[in-house]
Amino acid sequence: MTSQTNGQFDRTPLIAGNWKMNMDHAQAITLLQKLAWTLDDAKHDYSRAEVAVFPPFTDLRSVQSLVDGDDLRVVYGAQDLSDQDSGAYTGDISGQFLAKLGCTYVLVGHSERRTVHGESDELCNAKIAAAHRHGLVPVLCVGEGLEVRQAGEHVAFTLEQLRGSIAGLEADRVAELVVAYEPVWAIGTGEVAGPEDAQEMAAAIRAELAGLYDDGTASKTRILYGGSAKAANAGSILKGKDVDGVLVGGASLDAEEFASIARFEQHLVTD
Ligand SMILES: O=C(CO)COP(=O)(O)O
Repeated sequence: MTSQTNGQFDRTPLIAGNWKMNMDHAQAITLLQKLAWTLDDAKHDYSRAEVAVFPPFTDLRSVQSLVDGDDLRVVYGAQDLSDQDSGAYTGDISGQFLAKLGCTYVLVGHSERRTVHGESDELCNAKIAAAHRHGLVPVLCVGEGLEVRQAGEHVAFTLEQLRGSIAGLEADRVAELVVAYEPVWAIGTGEVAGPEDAQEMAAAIRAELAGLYDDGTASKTRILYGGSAKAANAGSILKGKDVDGVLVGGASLDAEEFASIARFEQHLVTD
């Protein structure tokens, strides 16, 4: 993704919907059709905000057929991938299969993978490498739990996850990487980190990347916020100059609400 100037944005904003374990393949078609129609009706300019959905694995073939058949501009990705490419890994999904299904992106290290499935930074690092082997752009999720936040350790904790997950990555990979800051205490709880919290962490992530690489590389990486994002708060969240989009869970299951988030410029809060 090349960086471009979109009004106040230095990078093309990414509005991403993580459907989690919701929507079977038939429901996925209905939701995606409605999303595309709603965006079309609103004359959404995809060059001003890229729109991506992350359905369950079993929906991806149907999503691919719809996107290809109807020439949709919405892009899509998977919610996880294996760090291996093929072999005796029952239940796992290779990045190769995802690439063949037309995925652009893949989530890596979502907090539900880290907490429910015990995924480590080391494994995320290997999954990022696997994504790259198959031409997928990883969306690396990082973020702290409530206790860490209350102890005031959230920046240090999140940056450690970041460093561990991207260790050894080349600069051009970092430039195209998407990092999603998702404070665990704000996921699915209705608690939203304030716009200042989102900007604070996005700036810290960018500064960390600038230290590890250089400003030119760090200024290209897109950094998203996730955690109870919805149309009513997207405008203020996206006001942060280092915040380049949102990773939306629950609200992405409602086509009109998600389309409204994608059209966040209508709700941009200006001083
Ligand atoms: O985990 C999330 C997106 O990946 C956020 O989920 P909610 O928007 O439902 O809080």
